[in-house]
Amino acid sequence: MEPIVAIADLSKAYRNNRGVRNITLELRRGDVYGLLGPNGAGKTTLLKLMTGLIRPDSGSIALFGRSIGESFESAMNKVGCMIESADFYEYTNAVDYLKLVARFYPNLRREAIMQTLEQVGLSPYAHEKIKFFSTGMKQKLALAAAVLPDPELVLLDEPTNGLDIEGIVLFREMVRRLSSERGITFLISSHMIHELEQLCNRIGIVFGGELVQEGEVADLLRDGSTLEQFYIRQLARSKEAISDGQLTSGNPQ
Ligand SMILES: Nc1ncnc2c1ncn2[C@@H]1O[C@H](COP(=O)(O)OP(=O)(O)OP(=O)(O)O)[C@@H](O)[C@H]1O
Repeated sequence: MEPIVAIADLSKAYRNNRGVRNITLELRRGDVYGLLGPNGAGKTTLLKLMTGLIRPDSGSIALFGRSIGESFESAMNKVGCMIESADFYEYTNAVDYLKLVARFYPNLRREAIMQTLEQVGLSPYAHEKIKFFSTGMKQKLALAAAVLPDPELVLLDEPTNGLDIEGIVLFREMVRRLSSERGITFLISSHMIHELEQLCNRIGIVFGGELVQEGEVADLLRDGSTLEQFYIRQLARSKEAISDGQLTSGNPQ
């Protein structure tokens, strides 16, 4: 089966020489893939590259078999994303904001907006101006916008940042439901390691701009470690590899 995401040898260096290097990664349909890594490791950069927000120096990215360099629109057609904090038209309300998003998707069902607001726990505030939303409420709205168009692939950067406990539980339930009922593929970058352990079937660890470890969670944790223990061990190994000169960290960690 053709991978939903196929990234090959992807590199991007910012002017300060940080970024990502030689990333090769495939996601299969139905994967819930967790991207872990310390601050500044390169996770957001990878997601920005995948959505065409920045261009790679080298390497390739194909979504649904379409190169985002060559056929951007058809590659992005079935993708929902939430990358860094969303900018809203603060004077609109939540429903009107989602209506704006919906204009790009002519086939969207009319009920989808209220249903999605319900799913993220925002329906009581549907007609309230975004200007008066808290950080977590804005995060929920950004999440609603990402899943509204019924995408087949959803890319989420720190989706639970600023969410309250109920919001985190709703988020987890939403990902599980969309994944099991509709087979939606997720790539989720997060520092919430316990969340990722519960949600993901596969994880990748980015360190110093490189994907230093990745695989099925069940295989990686076969020795009974928690994902947190595994992650901390892997970071220590990567740091050692840098001091031994086996790994050259592009990004300071
Ligand atoms: N526009 C930019 N110009 C220069 N350097 C940048 C730029 N954006 C990111 N970087 C650098 O690239 C590296 C990777 O940043 P990135 O935002 O991808 O990390 P991250 O893994 O998402 O971090 P965090 O967990 O803190 O969100 C960092 O060292 C960062 O300082």
